[in-house]
Amino acid sequence: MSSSSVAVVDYGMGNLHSVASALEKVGDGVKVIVTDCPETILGADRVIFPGVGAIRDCMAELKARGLDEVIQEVAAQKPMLGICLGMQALLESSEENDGVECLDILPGAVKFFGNDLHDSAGTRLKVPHMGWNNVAQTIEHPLWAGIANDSRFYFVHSYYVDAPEFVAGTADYGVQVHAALACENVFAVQFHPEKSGEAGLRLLRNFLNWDRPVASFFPVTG
Ligand SMILES: NC(=O)CC[C@H](N)C(=O)O
Repeated sequence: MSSSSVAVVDYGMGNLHSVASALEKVGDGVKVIVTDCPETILGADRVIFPGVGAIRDCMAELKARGLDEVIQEVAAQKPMLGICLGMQALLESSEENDGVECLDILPGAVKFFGNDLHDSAGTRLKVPHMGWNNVAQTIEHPLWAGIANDSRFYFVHSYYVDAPEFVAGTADYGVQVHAALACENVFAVQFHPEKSGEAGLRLLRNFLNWDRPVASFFPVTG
């Protein structure tokens, strides 16, 4: 692993420093490159697609840099981890900013929690969903290795992923949040592994150790 590289996609949408320093902490010699250069991203062994902010800005910044197509290519070629807004951008569309078309790499939509959210006991829940929440692992996956089921991860979001398939983890927050998705080379998480203590660092380490999966490892539906 020592000679491998990971590109952290820099498109002007935040939280790159904390992601990069967490990767350096667990990476054991992995070269961490924060970049917006398409050739560098396409040349890296694996790619992290992070993001904080609003989806309309996110899509505009990606397109302005030609990175929308780069992310599509990466998704087809090598291990990629989407984080928070980066995860949301992989879906078909988001309700944020009056509706935005996203990259359509994974099936599903990003929906608003709403202004009248309650847990099963009727207690009102604040939006954004901000803080620690348990994530139930719904499939076995190399990125969950060594992480106990129902471990807590740190979330900050007002919109949540609702996907028809490829769900790898769920969290409850008034609705069922699809907190992790997995499809072939792509793994995506709504929470912030770089802010989620040991479990989050373990997920990042697992990502850096994750070999390209064989195509048949996960079901691909047409
Ligand atoms: N923390 C964030 O950047 C949140 C991303 C997205 N705007 C949401 O609210 O779900």
